[in-house]
Amino acid sequence: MAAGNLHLPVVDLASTNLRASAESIRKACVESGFFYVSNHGIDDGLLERVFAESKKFFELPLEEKMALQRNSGHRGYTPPYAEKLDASSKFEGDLKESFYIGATGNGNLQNDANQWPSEEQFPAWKDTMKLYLATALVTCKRILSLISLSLDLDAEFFQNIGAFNCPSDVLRLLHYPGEVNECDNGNYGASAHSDYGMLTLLATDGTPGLQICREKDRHPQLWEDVPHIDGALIVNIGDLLERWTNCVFRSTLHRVVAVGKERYSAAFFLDPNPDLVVQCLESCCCEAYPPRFAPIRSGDYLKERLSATYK
Ligand SMILES: O=C(O)CCC(=O)C(=O)O
Ligand SMILES: [Fe+2]
Repeated sequence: MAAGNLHLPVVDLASTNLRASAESIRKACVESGFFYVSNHGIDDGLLERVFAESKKFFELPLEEKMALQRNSGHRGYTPPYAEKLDASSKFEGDLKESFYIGATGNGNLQNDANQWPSEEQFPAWKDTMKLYLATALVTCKRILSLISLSLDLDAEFFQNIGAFNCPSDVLRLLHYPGEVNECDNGNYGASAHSDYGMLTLLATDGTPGLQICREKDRHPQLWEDVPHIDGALIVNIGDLLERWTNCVFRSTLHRVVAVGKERYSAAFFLDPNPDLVVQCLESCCCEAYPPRFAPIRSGDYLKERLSATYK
């Protein structure tokens, strides 16, 4: 069960006091790797349309959804049990079903793998998802410039090193079932994991279920609820940013528990250009605290993590 007393800050992205926002983000990233953003620039209407399209798709019969099953480029539909975010889980797989969409801007060839539901049945799907991807990218870039400031770097640091030059941004639409079979007692909507990349921007339909564990090596583990806040989105740091910051910023274990109620969410993952080498930032190491990780090409790291999820 969840306990604890989590106080995650809500960072107002419209605030002109960038220093205060950066300080608040730094504290959150050091303590938990999670925070909220308000005035994030994604309007309610667009979020509502994303959730409406998502719901309409997940309501299709399984055979129709399976026609768009996830391909080798990691785009498309994954049914319940297809993914196990916690490799040590004793269950066959997580309860959720998902749909992956990659950004298609800038002639980004790697995203040619996208699969789209039929335009006849889903006339608004493609435009809605593409607009959401583009808008979420803008929001994430704003957050990353505050993160750069919070690390005593130039606000344009990630832009300048080429992280946003054909970034690998992906939207994962998620649907968690309301009722679960008895054999799934104890199974999770999404089992415990940390996100692999740089930054995640998460929108939920308001249904609870998301929990974080700030000390993964502590026994017993303490899981704390991350409640929905109207008008705010959830942000969390991924493993690549943890590597970049030499674990000064935390990529925290999280999961989604079954709450007996259907749940929808949309997770936007921003990962850097696959050729970018992620290596410890100078401001995050010193003689007494040397780099913990070897430099790694972002694309290689993400490929390895993805393949472990689908073993
Ligand atoms: O649905 C959620 O609240 C969390 C989803 C998540 O952690 C993920 O997709 O990586
Ligand atoms: Fe996650």
